[in-house]
Amino acid sequence: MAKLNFGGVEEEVVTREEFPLEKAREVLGSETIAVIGYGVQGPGQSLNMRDNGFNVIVGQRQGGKSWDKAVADGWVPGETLFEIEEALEKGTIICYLLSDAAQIELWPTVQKYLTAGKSLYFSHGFGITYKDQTGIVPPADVDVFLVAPKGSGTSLRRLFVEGKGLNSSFAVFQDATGNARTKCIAMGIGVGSGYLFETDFYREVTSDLTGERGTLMGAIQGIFAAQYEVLRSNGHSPSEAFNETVEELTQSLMPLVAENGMDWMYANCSTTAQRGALDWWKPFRDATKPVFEQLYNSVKSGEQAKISITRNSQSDYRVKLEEELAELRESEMWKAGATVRSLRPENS
Ligand SMILES: NC(=O)c1ccc[n+]([C@@H]2O[C@H](COP(=O)([O-])OP(=O)(O)OC[C@H]3O[C@@H](n4cnc5c(N)ncnc54)[C@H](O)[C@@H]3O)[C@@H](O)[C@H]2O)c1
Ligand SMILES: CC(C)(O)[C@@H](O)C(=O)O
Ligand SMILES: [Mg+2]
Ligand SMILES: [Mg+2]
Repeated sequence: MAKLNFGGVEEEVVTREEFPLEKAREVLGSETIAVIGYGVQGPGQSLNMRDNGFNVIVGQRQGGKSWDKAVADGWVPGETLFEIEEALEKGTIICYLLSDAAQIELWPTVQKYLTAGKSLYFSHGFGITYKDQTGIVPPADVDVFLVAPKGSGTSLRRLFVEGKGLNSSFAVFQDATGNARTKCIAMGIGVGSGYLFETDFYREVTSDLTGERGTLMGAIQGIFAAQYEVLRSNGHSPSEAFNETVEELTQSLMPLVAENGMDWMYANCSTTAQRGALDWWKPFRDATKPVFEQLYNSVKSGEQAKISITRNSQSDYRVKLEEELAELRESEMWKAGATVRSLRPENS
């Protein structure tokens, strides 16, 4: 572990320099890594591990879109692509990458194949933390750990192909073999992480559910919608409102934040903009902080898990989600966005 200073707080983290890919290959050399589920994380993690030289197979229900995608990605039926039960039987590290709701349904099947000495791998602390709601309680003689990439599986793959990496958290829930931690870190390196920071299953799930409902996905759409609506109701055109709310942020300013931090982005804007932003960020923080507190409490109490399980276990959950996504897509703001994207020089 490398000890680094994060804003005045010392943290021990794992870097790719101290735990190189060769070491990860050594640690996992005799393992058969079975990636169960080929949705979003499944493809990213399995392809990265395959390209990194690990022995990987995929388990997926035959006949659907995910199976066809796996075949298109080069997984070979009967050789590296199997029905879920066959992959569970062959795998020594079971990567449980079904949706969190589907993990509940398949758990009785997975359990049958978790023989002594195998490893159970997650990318979320959900199933284990909310065991009262999920029923996921692994047998005592298997290693249980997680690596949670901090981003979409789509980005995990894209960044890997570009020679970059997404940071991930890692956590060991159960160490039956005495080797769980090393295997966990090796998996983190294998899936293409940038650096790895340690957590536990509870903190992983509470931070992750907060982040995606908050600034990463929920809050950002909320704040976009609020500003767009105010601009439109004051007579600004869709072009003006969308560019001033979204396009400038994603195309110009966020890349600057990503590169060198918020103050540097500010410093690359006018002094007029800096004055205003420095005056207004605190009122925005103060206005939204109670909502973030409410959100965190709802996560902590298990309420958010309950909603997610109940809603995503319904037989028509995909149709319902798609209807709500369509509502976003069909809103004036995002329809305006589609036109704006089509006008980017690289798209015309
Ligand atoms: N989506 C992400 O980028 C992301 C990022 C970090 C962590 N995670 C975590 O990784 C795990 C996998 O998430 P995901 O978003 O890749 O999952 P997903 O929703 O894309 O689903 C994965 C697979 O589950 C299969 N599936 C769904 N219901 C099933 C059932 N009843 N029986 C068998 N198979 C079924 C689907 O065919 C699909 O291939 C979750 O724990 C999630 O929280 C996801
Ligand atoms: C990609 C996210 C939002 O970070 C992940 O947590 C998820 O659930 O998909
Ligand atoms: Mg999540
Ligand atoms: Mg996340």
